[in-house]
Amino acid sequence: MAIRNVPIPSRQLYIDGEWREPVKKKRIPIINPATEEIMGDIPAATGEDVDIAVEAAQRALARGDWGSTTGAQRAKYLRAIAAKVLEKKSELATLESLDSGKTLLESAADMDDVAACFEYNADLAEALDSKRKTPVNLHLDSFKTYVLREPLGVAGLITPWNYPLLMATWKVAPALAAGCAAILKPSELASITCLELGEICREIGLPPGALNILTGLGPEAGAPLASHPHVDTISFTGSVPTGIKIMTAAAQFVKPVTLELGGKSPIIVFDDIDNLDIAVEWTLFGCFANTGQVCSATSRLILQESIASEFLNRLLVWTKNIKISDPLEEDCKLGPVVSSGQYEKVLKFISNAKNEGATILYGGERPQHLKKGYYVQPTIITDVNTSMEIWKEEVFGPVLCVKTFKTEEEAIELANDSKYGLASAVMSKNVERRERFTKAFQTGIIWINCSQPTFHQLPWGGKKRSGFGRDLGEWGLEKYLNIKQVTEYTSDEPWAFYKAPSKNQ
Ligand SMILES: NC(=O)C1=CN([C@@H]2O[C@H](COP(=O)(O)OP(=O)(O)OC[C@H]3O[C@@H](n4cnc5c(N)ncnc54)[C@H](O)[C@@H]3O)[C@@H](O)[C@H]2O)C=CC1
Ligand code: BAL
Ligand code: NA
Repeated sequence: MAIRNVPIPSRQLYIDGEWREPVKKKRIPIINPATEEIMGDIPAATGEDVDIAVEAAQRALARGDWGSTTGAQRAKYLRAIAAKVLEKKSELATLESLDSGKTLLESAADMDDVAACFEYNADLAEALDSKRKTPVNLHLDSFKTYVLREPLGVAGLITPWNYPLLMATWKVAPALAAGCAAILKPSELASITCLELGEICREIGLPPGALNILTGLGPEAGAPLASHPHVDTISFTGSVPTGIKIMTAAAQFVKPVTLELGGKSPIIVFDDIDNLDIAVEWTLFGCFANTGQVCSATSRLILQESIASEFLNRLLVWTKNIKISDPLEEDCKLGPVVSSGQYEKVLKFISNAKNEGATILYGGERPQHLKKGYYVQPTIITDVNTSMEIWKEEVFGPVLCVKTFKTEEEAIELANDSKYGLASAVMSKNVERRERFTKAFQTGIIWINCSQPTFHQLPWGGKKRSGFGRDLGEWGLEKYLNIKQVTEYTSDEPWAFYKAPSKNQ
């Protein structure tokens, strides 16, 4: 059993390498979704604090101790952060679970991923040194050219609550590796571990202003960051409506944005699979891991008709076996959703599905044994048609909807029948068929014979309404770089485009 009484640290905003009270001195309560109790509070930044943080970031870029560092020097800071995260893993994982409702198992895995992602970006920072200046051979005698890769400037990073520290790391680590100065605005629903990242940066001696952490509400702290004239890029993960607001605000300054938004991803299961239980488990993991609060959750099961009844029977047996409990309990596999707002939203999706004529095959309610906390049973919905809300909209909760198909053509049409385009999964033994689906899926991520495994070496992001731009891999670093071409005229001869004036003119 985990230590429940890890004290909740009381923090201020992390600006310019130190803790600073927000200008307006406001705070937001921290709610534990498993108990509905207030556990503490976080500082609430406003536009005034954003201004102060942006100035601190600009100073860091102008100062030698951050602005003139090599990638190798920055890599040392990133590795030191990774080591501290591992040293504090158990405390950080417990805090993450208390704040967000994630199972302790998943929070602990997140902390390993956080450390590995900082390490991986340290490698990228080191590799950047040899790519900082790349000569380009034009095969011309009169010109010498090269390309510089430089930090883009001040990066605004706005992140969600479903993987609080991990989603922040997907942006913080490459921004720092690139040499940007960053301002992180985590979600007000789960900010504790992101503030602890501030404490880690203080402990390892990250130069002041290189990373600033402003907790607070979206409209009060996130919006002024997105619309700040001296924030040079915004990287955002969250909902489509907020993504649209951020893109609109950034457009006023022609500020580049990357948006990783929602999804309604499909998982197709063919009748040629060897082992039904393996496919069933991936289906469960694809939709119920992290209590379904995953942007890439494969929440539309598209099942070949010939195995539908047997598959659904096995799915029910496995689903009934999922342990739903306080996320700190051993073997808990499904915790509460993050907030009362999210709880109401998920239950409303289920009741709307019922009202539209779908069948709640399993779940759909609060588990009987849990009287408090924002718990929802893992839910399977059948008799779904493509005009229903449950087929079209992202639930962000443990809710799977099911449709069947007869032919490949039908399966791909159903899979791509979405305004979103983040991820797709296909389960089949047939290699040619898997290739056909890989090509046909209109998404940025394809899983074959699995769903959700995520590696920090690979690009992460979508198309259509799921956004654009990529986190992770070398692609996740590129967006924090300014690509500067340098063209030098090396000839002693005049350019001779204009007629030269005569000597006596
Ligand atoms: N794609 C994903 O990973 C996520 C999707 N969602 C979806 O969004 C729904 C709503 O959840 P929310 O927490 O409200 O998501 P959200 O998209 O509003 O929040 C994400 C981040 O944006 C910030 N934000 C909110 N309004 C802002 C604004 N006007 N300007 C700048 N930043 C702003 C928030 O404070 C938070 O840090 C969920 O039910 C879920 O469907 C939520 C979290 C993650
Ligand atoms: N696997 C985590 C990606 C996300 O939900 O944003
Ligand atoms: Na919370």
